Amino acid sequence: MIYTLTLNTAIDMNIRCQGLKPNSVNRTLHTEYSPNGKAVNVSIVLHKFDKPTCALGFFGGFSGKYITDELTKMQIQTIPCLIDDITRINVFINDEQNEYKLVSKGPFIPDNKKTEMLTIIESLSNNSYLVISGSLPNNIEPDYLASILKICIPKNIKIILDISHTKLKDLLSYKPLLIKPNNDELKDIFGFTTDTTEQIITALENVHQQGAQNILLTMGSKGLYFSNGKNIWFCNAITIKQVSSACAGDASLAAFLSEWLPQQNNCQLAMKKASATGANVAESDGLGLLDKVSTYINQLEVTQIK
Ligand SMILES: O=P(O)(O)OC[C@H]1O[C@](O)(CO)[C@@H](O)[C@@H]1O
Repeated sequence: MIYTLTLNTAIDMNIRCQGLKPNSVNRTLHTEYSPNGKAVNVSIVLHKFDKPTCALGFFGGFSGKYITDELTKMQIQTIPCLIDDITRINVFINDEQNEYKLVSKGPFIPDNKKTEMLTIIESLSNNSYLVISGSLPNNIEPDYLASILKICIPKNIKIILDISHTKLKDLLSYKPLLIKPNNDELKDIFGFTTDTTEQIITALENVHQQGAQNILLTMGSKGLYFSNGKNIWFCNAITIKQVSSACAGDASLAAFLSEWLPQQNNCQLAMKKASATGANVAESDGLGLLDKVSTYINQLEVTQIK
């Protein structure tokens, strides 16, 4: 079972309009709502690829209910921790030239609910996987992530991390099975630039030394890298007309896990599926239909660079 944990769930509201002018009424062309939050997306995509998954998270108010209702409609198992404050709504505006991403801080999580979530994590099956993705909502301090990992280690729940908080660096001492930074996070959190292959190899080797067992480095239209601590592979990207980059990284991670787990082999197919899925998601609002993944997989190439 692959559990996913979204501490800061969200509804995504994707708006398309023709130009966005200040101080005037901008009539929109198209609006789409989707149940969201980074690890919620991972569960949705895992489910689309027929992998057993269960979504954990804090959910509150009408927006939290919308997300749990939508997950139930998709027949995705959820373990919600219900809060009083309202789950955030993030707004993504495409004005046909640029994409504007308005991402909110998130609701207040009271202390008793933080404890309730830790109890939920204690109840998860041993020898499973937990994907933790996304930002921290109001009143959740970065050390909370370490409390979660401390519960998982004795239960042999293997951890996959996709977080952009600088705390990621400290969490590497818990030896997560996989981390999925993008090139910006590699720079902001670890201080590495990724302009050349040599720089990328150096960065990945260093992050392994700090404790990450495996690294999936996503670089959007520049492709992605996977490193298992011994070898490094590169997979190119499909050229697409981008509508929204939101959710592409989450979907890539889920696609990768759907092939790579549980044996942790066949990383080349997993990388192609990750790259194909990310591209297909980026050419639609939200996650889209994922209907071009197989076609794209056949157009991609993986090369070993170390
Ligand atoms: O948890 P974060 O980092 O605030 O990001 C949340 C946002 O990330 C996305 O899942 C895209 O990865 C959005 O669709 C979502 O609203």
